[in-house]
Amino acid sequence: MKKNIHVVGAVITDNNKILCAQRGPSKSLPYKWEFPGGKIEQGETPGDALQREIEEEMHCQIEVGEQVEHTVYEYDFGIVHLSTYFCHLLDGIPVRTEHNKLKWIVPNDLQTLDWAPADLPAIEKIRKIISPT
Ligand SMILES: Nc1nc2c([nH]c(=O)n2[C@H]2C[C@H](O)[C@@H](COP(=O)(O)OP(=O)(O)OP(=O)(O)O)O2)c(=O)[nH]1
Repeated sequence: MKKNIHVVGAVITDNNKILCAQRGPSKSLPYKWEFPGGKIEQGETPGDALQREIEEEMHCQIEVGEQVEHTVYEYDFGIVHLSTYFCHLLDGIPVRTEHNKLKWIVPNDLQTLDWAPADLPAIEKIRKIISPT
Protein backbone atom coordinates (compact mmCIF):
# COMPACT_ATOMS: atom_id res chain seq x y z
CA MET A 1 0.00 0.00 0.00
CA LYS A 2 1.23 3.52 -0.76
CA LYS A 3 2.24 5.72 2.15
CA ASN A 4 0.21 8.80 3.08
CA ILE A 5 2.33 11.95 3.20
CA HIS A 6 0.85 14.98 4.99
CA VAL A 7 2.30 18.18 3.58
CA VAL A 8 1.76 21.91 4.11
CA GLY A 9 2.54 24.63 1.58
CA ALA A 10 2.86 28.38 2.27
CA VAL A 11 1.24 30.75 -0.21
CA ILE A 12 3.34 33.74 0.86
CA THR A 13 1.98 37.02 -0.49
CA ASP A 14 3.85 40.31 -0.59
CA ASN A 15 3.23 43.36 -2.82
CA ASN A 16 0.49 41.48 -4.72
CA LYS A 17 2.92 38.73 -5.67
CA ILE A 18 3.19 35.12 -4.53
CA LEU A 19 6.39 33.28 -3.72
CA CYS A 20 6.89 30.20 -5.90
CA ALA A 21 9.70 27.68 -5.47
CA GLN A 22 11.19 25.25 -7.96
CA ARG A 23 12.23 21.81 -6.70
CA GLY A 24 15.79 20.70 -7.32
CA PRO A 25 16.97 18.06 -9.81
CA SER A 26 17.64 15.31 -7.23
CA LYS A 27 14.26 15.54 -5.45
CA SER A 28 11.05 13.69 -6.19
CA LEU A 29 9.10 15.76 -8.77
CA PRO A 30 12.34 17.31 -10.13
CA TYR A 31 12.05 20.90 -11.42
CA LYS A 32 8.34 21.10 -10.58
CA TRP A 33 7.15 24.31 -8.93
CA GLU A 34 5.60 24.19 -5.46
CA PHE A 35 4.74 26.30 -2.46
CA PRO A 36 7.55 26.21 0.10
CA GLY A 37 6.80 23.97 3.05
CA GLY A 38 7.10 20.27 3.76
CA LYS A 39 5.92 17.32 5.77
CA ILE A 40 3.98 17.78 9.00
CA GLU A 41 5.81 16.15 11.91
CA GLN A 42 4.14 14.27 14.75
CA GLY A 43 2.44 16.60 17.26
CA GLU A 44 2.56 19.64 14.98
CA THR A 45 -0.39 21.67 13.79
CA PRO A 46 -0.26 22.64 10.10
CA GLY A 47 0.63 26.19 11.18
CA ASP A 48 3.50 24.98 13.39
CA ALA A 49 4.83 22.87 10.53
CA LEU A 50 4.69 25.77 8.09
CA GLN A 51 6.46 28.18 10.42
CA ARG A 52 9.17 25.58 11.13
CA GLU A 53 9.69 24.64 7.48
CA ILE A 54 9.88 28.26 6.28
CA GLU A 55 12.32 29.13 9.05
CA GLU A 56 14.47 26.07 8.18
CA GLU A 57 14.43 26.37 4.42
CA MET A 58 14.10 30.13 3.87
CA HIS A 59 15.40 31.68 7.09
CA CYS A 60 12.42 33.97 7.62
CA GLN A 61 9.32 34.18 9.79
CA ILE A 62 5.74 34.05 8.56
CA GLU A 63 2.26 34.48 9.91
CA VAL A 64 -0.10 31.74 8.78
CA GLY A 65 -3.60 32.83 7.73
CA GLU A 66 -6.60 31.27 5.98
CA GLN A 67 -6.45 27.87 4.37
CA VAL A 68 -6.44 28.05 0.57
CA GLU A 69 -7.09 24.43 -0.42
CA HIS A 70 -6.72 20.82 0.64
CA THR A 71 -5.85 18.31 -2.09
CA VAL A 72 -5.18 14.58 -2.04
CA TYR A 73 -3.02 13.46 -4.96
CA GLU A 74 -1.67 9.98 -5.67
CA TYR A 75 1.90 9.99 -7.00
CA ASP A 76 3.92 6.85 -7.79
CA PHE A 77 5.91 7.35 -4.54
CA GLY A 78 2.93 7.94 -2.21
CA ILE A 79 -0.33 9.75 -1.58
CA VAL A 80 0.25 13.42 -0.81
CA HIS A 81 -2.32 15.24 1.32
CA LEU A 82 -1.46 18.87 0.62
CA SER A 83 -2.90 21.76 2.65
CA THR A 84 -2.03 25.26 1.51
CA TYR A 85 -2.41 28.45 3.55
CA PHE A 86 -2.15 32.13 2.78
CA CYS A 87 0.84 33.52 4.68
CA HIS A 88 2.67 36.79 4.96
CA LEU A 89 6.17 37.73 5.98
CA LEU A 90 6.69 38.88 9.55
CA ASP A 91 10.46 39.14 9.61
CA GLY A 92 13.27 38.63 7.14
CA ILE A 93 13.17 37.96 3.42
CA PRO A 94 13.10 34.46 1.95
CA VAL A 95 16.55 33.04 1.24
CA ARG A 96 17.00 30.23 -1.29
CA THR A 97 18.74 27.31 0.40
CA GLU A 98 17.13 24.11 -0.91
CA HIS A 99 15.21 25.07 -4.01
CA ASN A 100 16.53 25.40 -7.52
CA LYS A 101 14.86 28.80 -7.97
CA LEU A 102 12.54 31.19 -6.15
CA LYS A 103 10.24 33.57 -8.03
CA TRP A 104 7.67 36.18 -6.99
CA ILE A 105 4.76 35.90 -9.45
CA VAL A 106 1.54 37.88 -9.90
CA PRO A 107 -1.54 35.66 -9.41
CA ASN A 108 -2.56 35.87 -13.08
CA ASP A 109 0.78 34.37 -14.18
CA LEU A 110 0.81 31.44 -11.73
CA GLN A 111 -0.41 29.01 -14.38
CA THR A 112 2.62 29.73 -16.60
CA LEU A 113 4.81 27.62 -14.26
CA ASP A 114 5.07 23.81 -14.38
CA TRP A 115 3.49 23.00 -11.00
CA ALA A 116 3.51 19.74 -9.04
CA PRO A 117 0.14 18.18 -9.94
CA ALA A 118 -1.12 18.29 -6.33
CA ASP A 119 -0.88 22.10 -6.45
CA LEU A 120 -3.17 22.72 -9.42
CA PRO A 121 -6.44 23.03 -7.44
CA ALA A 122 -4.77 25.61 -5.15
CA ILE A 123 -3.48 27.56 -8.16
CA GLU A 124 -6.99 27.74 -9.60
CA LYS A 125 -8.45 28.79 -6.26
CA ILE A 126 -5.86 31.54 -5.73
CA ARG A 127 -6.54 32.91 -9.19
CA LYS A 128 -10.28 33.05 -8.43
CA ILE A 129 -9.81 34.60 -4.97
CA ILE A 130 -7.28 37.24 -6.00
CA SER A 131 -8.38 38.01 -9.59
CA PRO A 132 -12.04 36.98 -9.72
CA THR A 133 -12.75 38.33 -13.25
N1 LIG B 1 6.52 21.53 0.10
C1 LIG B 1 5.68 21.14 -0.84
N2 LIG B 1 5.64 19.83 -1.23
C2 LIG B 1 4.78 19.52 -2.20
C3 LIG B 1 3.93 20.49 -2.82
N3 LIG B 1 3.20 19.86 -3.77
C4 LIG B 1 3.55 18.54 -3.76
O1 LIG B 1 3.10 17.65 -4.48
N4 LIG B 1 4.51 18.33 -2.79
C5 LIG B 1 5.12 17.04 -2.49
C6 LIG B 1 6.58 16.96 -2.82
C7 LIG B 1 7.13 15.99 -1.78
O2 LIG B 1 6.92 14.68 -2.25
C8 LIG B 1 6.24 16.24 -0.57
C9 LIG B 1 6.86 17.24 0.38
O3 LIG B 1 7.97 16.72 0.93
P1 LIG B 1 9.15 17.61 1.50
O4 LIG B 1 9.16 18.94 0.84
O5 LIG B 1 9.15 17.53 2.97
O6 LIG B 1 10.32 16.73 1.16
P2 LIG B 1 11.34 16.70 0.00
O7 LIG B 1 11.26 17.90 -0.87
O8 LIG B 1 12.62 16.36 0.62
O9 LIG B 1 10.69 15.52 -0.81
P3 LIG B 1 11.17 14.06 -0.94
O10 LIG B 1 12.41 14.17 -1.78
O11 LIG B 1 11.37 13.54 0.47
O12 LIG B 1 9.98 13.46 -1.65
O13 LIG B 1 5.03 16.81 -1.10
C10 LIG B 1 3.99 21.84 -2.40
O14 LIG B 1 3.32 22.75 -2.91
N5 LIG B 1 4.89 22.12 -1.42
